[in-house]
This record gives sequence, C-alpha cells and structure tokens, in this order.
Amino acid sequence: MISAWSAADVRAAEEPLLAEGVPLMERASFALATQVVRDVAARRGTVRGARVVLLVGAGNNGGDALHAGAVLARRGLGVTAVLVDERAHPGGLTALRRAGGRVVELFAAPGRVGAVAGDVARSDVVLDGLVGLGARGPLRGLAADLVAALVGALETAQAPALDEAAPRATRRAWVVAVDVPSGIGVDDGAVAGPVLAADRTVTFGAAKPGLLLPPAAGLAGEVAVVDIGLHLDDPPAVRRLEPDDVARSWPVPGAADHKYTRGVVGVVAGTATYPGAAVLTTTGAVCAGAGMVRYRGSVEVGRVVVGARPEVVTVPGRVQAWVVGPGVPGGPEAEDEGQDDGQHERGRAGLVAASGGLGGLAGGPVPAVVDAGGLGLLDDDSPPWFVVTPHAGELTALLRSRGEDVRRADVEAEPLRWARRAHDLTGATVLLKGGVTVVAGPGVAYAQSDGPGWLATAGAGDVLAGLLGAMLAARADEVVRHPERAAEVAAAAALVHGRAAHRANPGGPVAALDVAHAVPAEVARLLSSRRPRGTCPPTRRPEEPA
Ligand SMILES: NC(=O)C1=CN([C@@H]2O[C@H](COP(=O)(O)OP(=O)(O)OC[C@H]3O[C@@H](n4cnc5c(N)ncnc54)[C@H](O)[C@@H]3O)[C@@H](O)[C@H]2O)[C@@H](O)CC1
Ligand SMILES: [K+]
Repeated sequence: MISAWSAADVRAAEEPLLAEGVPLMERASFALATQVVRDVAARRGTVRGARVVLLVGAGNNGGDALHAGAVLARRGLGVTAVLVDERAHPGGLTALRRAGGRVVELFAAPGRVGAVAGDVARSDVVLDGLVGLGARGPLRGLAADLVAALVGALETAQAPALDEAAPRATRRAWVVAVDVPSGIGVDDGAVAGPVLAADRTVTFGAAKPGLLLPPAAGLAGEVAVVDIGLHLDDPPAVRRLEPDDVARSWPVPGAADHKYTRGVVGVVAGTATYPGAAVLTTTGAVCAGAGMVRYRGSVEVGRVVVGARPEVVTVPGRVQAWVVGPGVPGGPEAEDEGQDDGQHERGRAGLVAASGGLGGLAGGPVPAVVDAGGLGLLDDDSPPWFVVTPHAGELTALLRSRGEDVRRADVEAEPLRWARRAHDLTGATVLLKGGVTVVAGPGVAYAQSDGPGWLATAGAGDVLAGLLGAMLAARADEVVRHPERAAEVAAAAALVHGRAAHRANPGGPVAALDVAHAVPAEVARLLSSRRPRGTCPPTRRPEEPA
C-alpha cells in the first residue's frame, strides 16, 4: 500500500526531528542524488559528463536540489543551477559552488527565460526544485514563466530521454521532480497553472496526496518514496492499494465452503434495449468467483444472459450483494413509460433488502453496487456498504440533483473533493471511475491507477460493477460490520479490473468482455504471490541421546 499524508502532517512529523538536529535535508538530498545517478546510469551507461540542470526556487525544495547537485558534481556530472529567486538556499548554494557546480542567476536577467529554457531542455537531466510543500497556489512569477517555456521546449524534443542512440539535438531531458512536481496542489492534486511533467518524482518521508490524485498524479511519473525517518500516524489522507494488498485480503475458498459461503450476487441490469449490459455485469461477477449469480430482469433478457453464461440463475432467492443499474435507463420517465422493463422496481426492492429494510425476512443488510440507471434510486441516508460507481458525468448529475452547483469540469479538476461531497450527501461509498479511480468512504480515500487508457470503452463499467458485486458478496458480513471496508474492497476491484485489462491485451485495445474473461487468470496471478501464513515446519527427529 502507498499511503499519502498532507503537507501539514509531513511538516508536523519533521518538526521534532529538526528540533533534535536530525539532518533531514542531507538525507533527502543524498537519496535524491542517488536516484538520479541510478537513472542516468541505467539510461546512459555512464554518469560521467552527463549534464544536469537544477531549477531552484526560494525555499528548502530548492535547497534539496542544490545539495543533491553538489553530490552529483562530486560524482563527475556537469551541474548547473538556474535560480529564479535571489533567496536561494544559502547552504545549498555554497555546497554546490564548492563542488564545482555553475550558477545562473535567472532572477537578475528574466528576459533570458526563453533561451535558458531551450538550453535546459537539451540537458540530460532536469531536477525540478522550484517549490515543494511550501507552494501556495499555482506557480507564479519567474518560476511560472520558466516552466511554461520549458514545457514548450521539451515538447519539441521528441526522442526518449537519455537514449544514446538518438542524436543529441533531439534528445529530451529526463525530468526528476524534487518532492513533488512544482506547482501541483500538494494536498488535492489540482493543476491550476503550468507544471513540468516529471518522469520520476523523488518524494521525502511519505507520498503526498497530489502524487496519487488526478489530475496531478499524471504529471508525477514514477514515484519513489524516500524514508528520511519521519513517523506519521494513521490514517493517511489518501491510500493506493498495491497487488500484494489485494492478494492478502482475497478470500480463498476452503474445503468447507459452498456457494452460499462464497457469496451470491443479485444482478439487476440491462433491458431489452441494452441486453449486453446484463451479460457483461453477470460475466464480471461469474469471472470474479461469485458462489452464484442471480439475474433479475425480464424473461427475454434472462434468456440472453443464460445463453451467454449458463452458470447464472434467474429465479429469486438469497442474495449477499446486489448490483443495481448497469444498462438500465435512468430517470422516472423511463420507468413511467415502461422503457425500463420493470428494472427500477426490481432495483428498488434489491436496495431495500440490502439496507436491511426487510429485517429478518431478507437475512439482514448486505452490500450493494449502485451504477448508471440505479443512481436515481439512491436515498440520501444510504448506508456506507452501498457503493455507487458513477463516472464524472454521472457524479455531476448526482450532485446537481442534491443542489450542488457543479459542472463536469469541476469534478474532473477535483475528483476526490467531489467524490467526498457525494459520500457526505448520500452516505454511500463513492467509487468515481476515471483514468485514476477515486474512492471515498467514511474516513478513507483511495486513488487507484491500474488500468490502461484502452479501458475507457463501452461496457467496461458493467464488468467492474459485476466484479465488485462478487467481491462484496464474498465479504458481505465484514463490509456491513466495518463501514470503511467497502471503500477498500471497491479500490481492490478497481485494481483487479485495471490489471485484467492489461492482461487481456497487453499494450493494445481491449473489449469489455475480454476484461471480464481475463479476471480469473489475474486473480490467480495475484494469489500466486501470496506468502503462505503459519506454515508448519517439518518435524525434526529428536536428537539421539549421547
Ligand atoms: N523542513 C525540512 O527540513 C525538510 C524539507 N524538505 C524540503 O523542503 C520543502 C519545503 O520547503 P519550504 O517550506 O521552504 O517551501 P518550498 O521550498 O516548497 O517553497 C517555498 C518558497 O516558494 C515560494 N513560493 C510559494 N508558492 C509559490 C508559487 N505558487 N509560485 C512561486 N513561488 C512560490 C515562496 O516564496 C517560498 O519562498 C519540501 O518540499 C522538501 O523538498 C526536505 O529537505 C526534507 C526536510
Ligand atoms: K519540486
């Protein structure tokens, strides 16, 4: 798991160590220089003679860059610091000069921004140390001008970074962000001004939310978290599950399990107009290992579903997680005009049962996934074991229907803020689908970036809804008892879904059904990495008495 803490939490954790005189900046800058040496060596063969440019702002972020530059200069790299502010870190400047680094005082000649940016773009490595945790708002002044010019200059240099085979003039510099790409919203991932996209971010003490959250997450490149000895208390602001986390918590059936202990998924999806959604949702649930999938819909669509997946049953009965809404038209008109084939009514009944509304009759509350046309059925006091799975447009409509003055662009600019708002307004856990999928539940937030861009294809959301339904059904009691668990399961479903898409066709387009079909092998691969717990060591013979 990658855990990200806010700038304020990281600063609070630094304070006692700084008061004790712990050399945090030395630790941070040495680790930064070590990572740069590793990157340059891997890409260029040798570090000697490589040209490194440091972009240096007024604070300690620039100090990190300068101290790392001093280490690199001593290792034989050619280092130049470009200062955008006359207050650059004095200790760092002295160290760099002593190590033989050059300094360009751009603040004294701001008209040279364009020329300097052109030079910087042709270097081997750029360290972006303009601002870090101390950033207030988007980049401004000379820092903003330099980054804007550099973004343009780097775009015209097309060849991959540090590729010796490419002619030097067309090589693009490898960009390393110091702590965070300068100018991102450190706590919210906002990108409201120019930002230099990094190939790698070396971040200190812990990840920061902006490195995991869209849109800024897309500008951070590979994130390396450097341990500088900070002690940060749970809970973090944002988490990201990794494959091991999902493998560890995946319920593997034992000899005593049967289909009801494995979990029955009730699916209310699709209509005669959209029968494909019913097939995709039920297939997602079957392929994720549901004990049983119960399809609820018209006889006509039920036939299509059973024709595609003979494992699915269409009779009513016990259900341990409901999936309501994929491929069901939204809005009361669809119901009034009968275009919904009765799915609103079935969905409503499923959600009443899932919220525990039928008491002992239905066996108590169970989790539910509420998607697409089901979103209109959601009450404002829904339990957190309901997981809504909108995309940005659907979340906007859900928020607007509850009086929020918000547009889709606002949701895309601050997805976690609006997912949290929807959670606060409805009580349900919110999984907001996107290139980075964001999940907001009671006191927890996740940001998952597991799938390829190819996953943005019709029907992929239906598969995710079925997959998530099966995962919730297998953990139904636990999810209902521990409200924050639904968010973790939702994040895990996003991980499996994304990785299954990679597996379905590595590097190329995928069809939604192929993603579902890739889920069993992906789960098996995840589980194969699981270390057996509590294995019994072989019995040894007692020593023979002498
Ligand atoms: N406190 C410490 O000892 C440590 C700090 N570390 C580094 O220190 C950084 C934080 O340092 P600071 O608190 O000095 O702050 P920063 O270096 O992040 O930035 C503060 C400076 O940037 C300017 N600035 C702020 N917002 C700006 C904007 N939007 N556009 C242009 N300029 C802007 C301000 O004038 C201020 O002088 C961390 O990100 C990390 O890199 C690390 O060395 C680890 C240890
Ligand atoms: K930075």
